[in-house]
Amino acid sequence: MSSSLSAGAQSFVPPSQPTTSNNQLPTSVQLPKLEAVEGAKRLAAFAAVDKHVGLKDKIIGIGSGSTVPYVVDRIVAQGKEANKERIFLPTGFQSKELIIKAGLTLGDVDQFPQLDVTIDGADEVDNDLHAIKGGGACQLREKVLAEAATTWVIVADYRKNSKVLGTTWTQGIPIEVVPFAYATVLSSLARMGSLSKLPNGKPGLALRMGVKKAGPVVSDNGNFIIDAPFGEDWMRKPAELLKTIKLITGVVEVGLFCNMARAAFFGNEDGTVTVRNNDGSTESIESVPDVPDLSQPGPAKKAQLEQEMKVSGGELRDA
Ligand SMILES: O=C(CO)[C@H](O)[C@H](O)COP(=O)(O)O
Repeated sequence: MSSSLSAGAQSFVPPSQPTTSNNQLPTSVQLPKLEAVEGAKRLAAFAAVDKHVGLKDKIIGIGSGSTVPYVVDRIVAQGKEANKERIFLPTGFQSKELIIKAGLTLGDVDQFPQLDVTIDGADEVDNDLHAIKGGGACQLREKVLAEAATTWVIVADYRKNSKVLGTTWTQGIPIEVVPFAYATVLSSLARMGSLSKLPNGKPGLALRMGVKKAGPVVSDNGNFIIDAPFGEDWMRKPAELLKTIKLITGVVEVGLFCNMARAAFFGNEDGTVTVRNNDGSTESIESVPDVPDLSQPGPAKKAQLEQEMKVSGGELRDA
């Protein structure tokens, strides 16, 4: 879920950043100016890597979304020596590309079922570090790599920092389902009380449809995605909601990540980072060191922006 970056396009000349043999940067390209929300994502990602990706961490999970390219950029900035013996596991097609283009070593969870740390984005995080994920339809692999990691860390911008889930992410809980069973799962979710209409009048419970593709979104695992909004009574007990949905036959995975995060890092508009830990403590990082000018995305983020612009013909997808 990236923010709209279509405004403020400017000529961008890459700084003297390291490139890899398979990530050649052109000398000058048109890229949009990074907005405040992008700056916040980057601060969260950088601070999380600084704190949770140490030299001893060798098997590292890379999540999905528009925040994780900044994670990859910060990891690459740790240097060739730090990354020499590391293996990086992706949560989907997008992060696989990120890893390869950054010149990092790609592995998969069947070879490395125990990870040291996984860093991933989120659509919303509540007071107890329960999260909604799956805005990019990657929640199955994301949960496997979260569960298999000694440490799972969330990186997000300030908009995702909520008291109760469903406050800002109103479109519903992303649920991956076997295609054959989508209609029966929809019926079961409706019986559970999933809202057919959102409070703002927009459609609620629905099969997620493709954009520039006729028919439903198909996940990296060949499954469909249902978005199921629930009222506050359910959203205040996400662990119970997760268990109840997971028991519906045909459901593969639910985009509710409960009691999994070690910490969540939220970048703020004022340049600080709020860290919420699973022991209930909160920290504020006033200034993240070595952050280049906002108009200078690192190689991984830049590659993703270029890819998105190519796909959308210049308009980046909205959050
Ligand atoms: O769960 C996800 C994809 O399935 C993403 O991590 C989530 O949508 C957050 O993405 P972004 O960093 O673009 O806001």
